[in-house]
Amino acid sequence: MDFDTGSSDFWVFSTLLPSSESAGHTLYNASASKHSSLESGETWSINYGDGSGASGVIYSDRVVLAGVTATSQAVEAATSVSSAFTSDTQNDGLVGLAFDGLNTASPSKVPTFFQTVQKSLFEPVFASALRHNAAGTYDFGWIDPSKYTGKITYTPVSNSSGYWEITANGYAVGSGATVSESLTSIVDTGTTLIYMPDDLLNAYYSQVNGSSDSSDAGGWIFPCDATLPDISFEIGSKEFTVPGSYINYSPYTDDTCYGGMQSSDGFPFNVLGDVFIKSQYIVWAPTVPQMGFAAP
Ligand SMILES: O=C(Cc1ccccc1)Nn1cnc2ccccc21
Repeated sequence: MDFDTGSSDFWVFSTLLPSSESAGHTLYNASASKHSSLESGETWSINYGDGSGASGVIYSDRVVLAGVTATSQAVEAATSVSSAFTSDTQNDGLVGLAFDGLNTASPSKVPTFFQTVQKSLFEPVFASALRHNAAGTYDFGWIDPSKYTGKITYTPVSNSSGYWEITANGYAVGSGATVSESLTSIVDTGTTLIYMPDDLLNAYYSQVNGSSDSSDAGGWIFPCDATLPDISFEIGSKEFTVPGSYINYSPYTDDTCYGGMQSSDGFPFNVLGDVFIKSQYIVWAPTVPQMGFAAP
């Protein structure tokens, strides 16, 4: 399952899909499930920022995730998924971890998995410890002191959009001075890269010899052996740093690589995606709402 702080639908690949869309996936079969019952009349349909999407019907069923049991969870069973999901055989569904506002169930919204289980947790929080080029973990209901160093810095969250939205006060490229700029950003595990305004990107990639904003590549590329500066974001009164190596996202041609930080131009907000999230231990506290950041 793809744990996704950028959406609020808990949905799964199901036996209701045509085999052309479900090939290679493990399927939820409600009719074979002991505790399932159809939520008659309820449907869902979601579109994500990259144009992918899915839709279907809704059952309630007993769900166990990470050892946490939801005795009656709204399970959104897909009857249709876009090709991006079909080809992503690493995932058989999404666990939406954002706020109510983004849930697409109709005519009545349904709770996310976390909303269903949060009252049963020791603390109403979850935490992400994702890692660069290594398996990561999520903690539900507690904060694991073995996963971070120093103090956790908390910052307020605006959840009116349904996203985990924070405002960074500025940024610094490498060891350079902090540039004050209000960066309204969603913190989104469902988005792979960091998306920031063009002025920040120009300040960053101007420090990378041979970099260019390529229309062919659809963004900033650079020689794969380039030295990439760190990028720090000022959240609250502290700097949170993404190591430069994380910005070397993927090969584009034999010797050029595609940047892990690209333009948010045209987006409704900036996005601190997985490239950022992997550099921190993050506590997600929806009842406040606030988020906490600490170095891993
Ligand atoms: O859709 C978004 C956020 C977004 C990014 C850019 C513009 C508007 C909105 N993230 N996301 C959350 N879950 C996802 C699943 C697939 C793709 C993107 C996903």
